[in-house]
Amino acid sequence: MYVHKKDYLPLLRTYLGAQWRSVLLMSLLLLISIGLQLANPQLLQIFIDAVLQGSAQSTLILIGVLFVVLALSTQGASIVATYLSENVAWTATNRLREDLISHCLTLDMSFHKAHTPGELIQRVDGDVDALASFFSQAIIQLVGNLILLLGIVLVLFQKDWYLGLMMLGFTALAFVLLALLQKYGRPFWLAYQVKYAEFFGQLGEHLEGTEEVRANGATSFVMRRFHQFARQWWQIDYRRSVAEFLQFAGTLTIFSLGNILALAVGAWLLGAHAISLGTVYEVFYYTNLIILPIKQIRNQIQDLQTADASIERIQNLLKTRSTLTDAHWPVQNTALPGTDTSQTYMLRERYQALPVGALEVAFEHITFGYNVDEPVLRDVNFHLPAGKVLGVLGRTGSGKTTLARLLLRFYDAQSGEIRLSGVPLQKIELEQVRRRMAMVTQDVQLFQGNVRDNLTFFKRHVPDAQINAVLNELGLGRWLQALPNGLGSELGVGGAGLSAGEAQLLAFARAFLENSDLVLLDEASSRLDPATEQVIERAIERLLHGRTGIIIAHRLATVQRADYILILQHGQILEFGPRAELLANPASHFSQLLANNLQVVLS
Ligand SMILES: Nc1ncnc2c1ncn2[C@@H]1O[C@H](COP(=O)(O)OP(=O)(O)OP(=O)(O)O)[C@@H](O)[C@H]1O
Repeated sequence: MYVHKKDYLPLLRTYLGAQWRSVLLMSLLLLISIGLQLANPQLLQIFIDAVLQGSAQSTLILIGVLFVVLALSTQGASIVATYLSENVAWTATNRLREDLISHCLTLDMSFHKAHTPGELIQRVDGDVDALASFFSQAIIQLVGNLILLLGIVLVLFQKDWYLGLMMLGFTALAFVLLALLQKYGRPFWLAYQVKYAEFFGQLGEHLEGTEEVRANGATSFVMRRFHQFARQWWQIDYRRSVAEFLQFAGTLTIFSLGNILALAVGAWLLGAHAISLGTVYEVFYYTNLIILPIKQIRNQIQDLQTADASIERIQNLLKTRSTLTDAHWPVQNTALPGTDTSQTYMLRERYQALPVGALEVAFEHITFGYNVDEPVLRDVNFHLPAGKVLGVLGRTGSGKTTLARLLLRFYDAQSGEIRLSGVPLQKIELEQVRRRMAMVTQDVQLFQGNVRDNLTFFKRHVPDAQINAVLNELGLGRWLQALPNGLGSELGVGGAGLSAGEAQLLAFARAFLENSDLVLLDEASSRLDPATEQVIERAIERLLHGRTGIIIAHRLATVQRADYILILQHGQILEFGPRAELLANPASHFSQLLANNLQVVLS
């Protein structure tokens, strides 16, 4: 499906508009280089005819020098134009990449669950890459090549209309034959590309699972799979190579045909004294010169088709909006196609501010399902005063993590309302919601970067002394001292070189440094040994001081310090109340849970 030109224009205007000077200069250089390319063969013709007419040596030298100057100028113009076009393309595509990444970050979790990282990488990188030549060359060079083509045909018509006709006929024939060759080769290329993508998919999967593959003795199975795959790939690649060779040979034949035609018509016209020998050479030269624009025009039309598909996919991504009602993150680039700033400002005015200090949390009859007709939480209703700690218990799959996700507004509930200190969650700017809360989970994401950046999320203003104090408090002081560069030591990809427990301690350190008003701990100490857990327990005590806390746990010991207890069962509240009260009541589920060591109530 082709994208209408009205879809091209906003992209060109947004991303090339700021670089109009470079684009103008590029177009100018292109026109100059076309003019020079057209002039060069004329000089050769003059030179040959001058030699045949026995002109003075000084005249010949002058023509020769002029030819060299023109040839060098053509090269110079094309070097500068290439430099400019690469610059324009990189600047434009990098801006587009940035816009796409920041747009993806505003989309909610349901979008990210539905689209694999690989797919988004393809959008943000692959599709944008396909647009690079669209921005830098496709349109300008397509026009340039058409002008050059037209120029050559016109020059020849002006020499002799037989020559013009010959060139016109040859150009048309070359286009048709090249299109046929391209059509022939396309299926082989597509099959190759599909296999290529499959190969990298498989390779990625196996490399990620190396540890498991080795531990389970599955190496020979994996190698056999690769071997089978390589055999299929080889066959496909072989057919592609043959097709490619045939295309290459076909193209050469077409252009040899052009040369034969040019020489034959030239010889005939020379014999009839209609043109000079110099002109025969000029025609021969033009026939070779025309080959490049014909080839390039075909490639550029193909580039435009690829760009078409990429533009459509990019537009669709940009049109995807967060499904969270009301609040959107501030739109960074107001010129992006599909963004409506007036709406954003209107929404921002409607935001309500949160009071400072610990936050109060209220769930009012919340019902939510990842799929609308399969509720995961049903009529969840509770109130946690500011500065208090809630312990959430429940069996696997009862909806504990979902509760936290709703609070962080990764999803909106289907019915009911969540309030933070009395303000409905949907009326609070999303950035505020996330800034006022810190969450520590079982799955810690560490980034390639140094310890400092990983702990502060690249915030430079956090003093080293504060980070050191937090690490010491978490019992990571010795670990830090053992690092070669202290806080500046690099962590490998995904926190390589750290044990799972150490990584979890670093996640705690992040929460400490964020200085949030509501702390969510989701099975956060599950990977720690008992001794480390004790260190963490004391640290959590301090972390929660003066803040509201929600601790999601499987083990009862983890919720010892909670002021309130909430027990979830199949997405519904089985019990909620102050911990002391529930403890004092032997009939409460919590007391029975303690008495039976977690066996009875949650089953
Ligand atoms: N992204 C998702 N898409 C669809 N269903 C989901 C998603 N995440 C969780 N669920 C489902 O929602 C239910 C509740 O999951 P949740 O993670 O909230 O449970 P949990 O009590 O935290 O479990 P655990 O103790 O194992 O962490 C489960 O049945 C789960 O399969």
